[in-house]
Amino acid sequence: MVLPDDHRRLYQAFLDQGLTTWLKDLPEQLARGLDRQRYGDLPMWEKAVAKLPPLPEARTVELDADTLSVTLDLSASQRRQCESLLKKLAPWRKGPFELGGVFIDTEWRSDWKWQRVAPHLAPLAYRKVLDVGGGSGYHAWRMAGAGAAFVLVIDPSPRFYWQFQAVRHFVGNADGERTHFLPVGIEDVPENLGFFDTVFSMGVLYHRPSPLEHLLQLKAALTPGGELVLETLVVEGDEHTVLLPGERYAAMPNVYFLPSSKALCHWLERVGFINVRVVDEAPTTLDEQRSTEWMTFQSLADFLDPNDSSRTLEGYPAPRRAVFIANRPG
Ligand SMILES: Nc1ncnc2c1ncn2[C@@H]1O[C@H](C[S@+](CC[C@H]([NH3+])C(=O)[O-])CC(=O)[O-])[C@@H](O)[C@H]1O
Repeated sequence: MVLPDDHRRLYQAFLDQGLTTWLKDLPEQLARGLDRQRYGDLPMWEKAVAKLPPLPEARTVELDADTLSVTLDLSASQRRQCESLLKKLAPWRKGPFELGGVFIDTEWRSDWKWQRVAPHLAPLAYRKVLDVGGGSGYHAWRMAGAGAAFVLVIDPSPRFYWQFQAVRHFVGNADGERTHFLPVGIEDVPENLGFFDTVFSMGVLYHRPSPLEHLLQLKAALTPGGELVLETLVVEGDEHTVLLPGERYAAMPNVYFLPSSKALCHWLERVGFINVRVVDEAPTTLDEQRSTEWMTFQSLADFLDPNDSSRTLEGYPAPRRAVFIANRPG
């Protein structure tokens, strides 16, 4: 069997990291995560990435910048070809990227989230990092740009897998070798892994029907003493305040628990984290999440009450997000 390059790199990275218990699950996890029967558009995404032109070795890669950029000498027709292939992977939600002169203006200014998170992190240099629900991989590249030794994104969306592979094609081997994407969910991480120095879970907790179980899974993936970085939707209130919305919250299905930041600190302590702290809390602005040429569907402005932007369409408090840092005891 001939393995595609992206799979081979993933296997090799797991071997190099000594992740041998997980390695044996990879063939089944990759087959399931990229199952053409389940995801009808998958062959189109795969083809779009395969058709990206081979790129010259000479390139300038800036991973540690708000717009993740790869500067290359491309002809105007190559640039147009890249733009139309990258558009086939739309909607692009997490970014921004500038790849070979093509600016991908994503729905989210993910750089703003990174600016809120980054100053509070234990330095990422030489760390092994897991980004749970990492979307297109934008934040993972920022983590690699901050010097992490090994960054693994897990996200069950095959579209985001192919967006990641498209960006990886531009980033190239020299800067790309430390960052990987496995198309699975947190529930597919082997139990009691105890491996990662830093685990990020950003924008995922409110999608989990059992939030304490999610926190326990994150803790189990961390090495003793490792750092959890948790970002999620919160509401205002005391340590007993939690909102469980109805079928939809800001038009999103599958939204479960929105605690106050005090309540979430309490949950983190109850499941055994230490050094729990809130490092940022702020409402999400209409400039941070909006429709663009690369995400043409409705966005936050359409999901708020047109007469009162402090409320969602359903009458709940408008999105407000907080960042938490905590440690697994050593
Ligand atoms: N079971 C699961 N396990 C892991 N990931 C999941 C699961 N279910 C859904 N996801 C993934 O979790 C991500 C949530 S977005 C956050 C992106 C980034 N982190 C950000 O902070 O901008 C939400 C937001 O827009 O904030 C999506 O990419 C899902 O595919």
